[in-house]
Amino acid sequence: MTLLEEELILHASDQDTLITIGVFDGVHLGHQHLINELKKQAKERNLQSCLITFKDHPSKVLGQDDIKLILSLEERNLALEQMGLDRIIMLSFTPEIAEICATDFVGYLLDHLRMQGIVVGSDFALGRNRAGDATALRRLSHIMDFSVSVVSPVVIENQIVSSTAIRQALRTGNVTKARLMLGRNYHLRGTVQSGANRGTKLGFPTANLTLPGYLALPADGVYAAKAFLAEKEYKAVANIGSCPTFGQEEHRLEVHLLDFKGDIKGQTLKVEFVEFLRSEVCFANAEALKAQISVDILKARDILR
Ligand SMILES: Cc1cc2nc3c(=O)[nH]c(=O)nc-3n(C[C@H](O)[C@H](O)[C@H](O)COP(=O)(O)O)c2cc1C
Ligand SMILES: Nc1ncnc2c1ncn2[C@@H]1O[C@H](COP(=O)(O)OP(=O)(O)O)[C@@H](O)[C@H]1O
Repeated sequence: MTLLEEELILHASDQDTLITIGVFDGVHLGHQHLINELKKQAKERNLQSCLITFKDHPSKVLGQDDIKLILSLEERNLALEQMGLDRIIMLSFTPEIAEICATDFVGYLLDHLRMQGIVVGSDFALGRNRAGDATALRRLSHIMDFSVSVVSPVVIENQIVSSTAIRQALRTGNVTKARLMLGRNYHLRGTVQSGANRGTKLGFPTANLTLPGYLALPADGVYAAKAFLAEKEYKAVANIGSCPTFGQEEHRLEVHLLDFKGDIKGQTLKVEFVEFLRSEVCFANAEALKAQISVDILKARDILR
């Protein structure tokens, strides 16, 4: 028995299901549209809406691309859980799964998950060599008796919303475009760490977060941001970079919360990026940096009003 079958048996369904499959990195507006369509059709047909996703990115597992993720696995799960599906099934993606042909893959879904139909995006494909595209699935659906619904892509400013387009926008610091495609601000979450103890002396204490190398981060630079401590929201300025003014240090995220005082080391901080303000600069001295941060804060206050 294949690992895929073993995992599907663990998630075996006792109700008829309508299924969508994908990585859903970002859970962006295109994904949200597809999921809403799945939920709508499932309701109309009295089926369980069921989303199948993979723990690991197929491109990474297959060594095709050093792909950076928009959301960590935990954040993707959180975003998917908020979509109100009946079921979310998280599968392993292994080279072995990549070798299963589309017909067998569909067969397992019919047998173990009682799939009555599949809802996919127009560029979707499953099975070995991505042979199970929308056309192939339609052909199979007549033989194996399930429905296929192909949802058209969401287009924003003449561009199809996609994880690739969001990663590209983030690479250039365009968090505004990332927001348009995600339907929410791009964010990072982490535990506040100690830094070099300079911030307070500068007049701008910063909460430091380490940056996981596997994420599709916004370009280095300064951003108007919103910071969330527990559920409380603060206006903030954030710098992604390595503080060249003080010699190149570790690449990290530094956040100064406006109108806040307190020790937050060890606490979880969520940082939403609202607008790019400027690139990181190697200043001649700390005074020059301090003056610039004051200007950054004025601009951020204006943006975050
Ligand atoms: C809004 C903002 C903008 C910043 N811009 C720069 C910059 O352009 N160049 C730089 O070297 N460091 C920049 N920094 C980082 C500071 O150098 C850093 O916060 C300070 O040295 C405190 O470091 P510490 O938290 O390790 O004590 C910026 C920090 C903030 C909060
Ligand atoms: N407005 C604020 N924004 C961010 N951190 C703050 C703020 N006020 C106080 N802090 C605290 O100050 C700490 C940062 O102090 P700082 O002097 O920059 O040193 P370091 O970054 O080396 O720890 C943060 O971890 C947090 O506990």
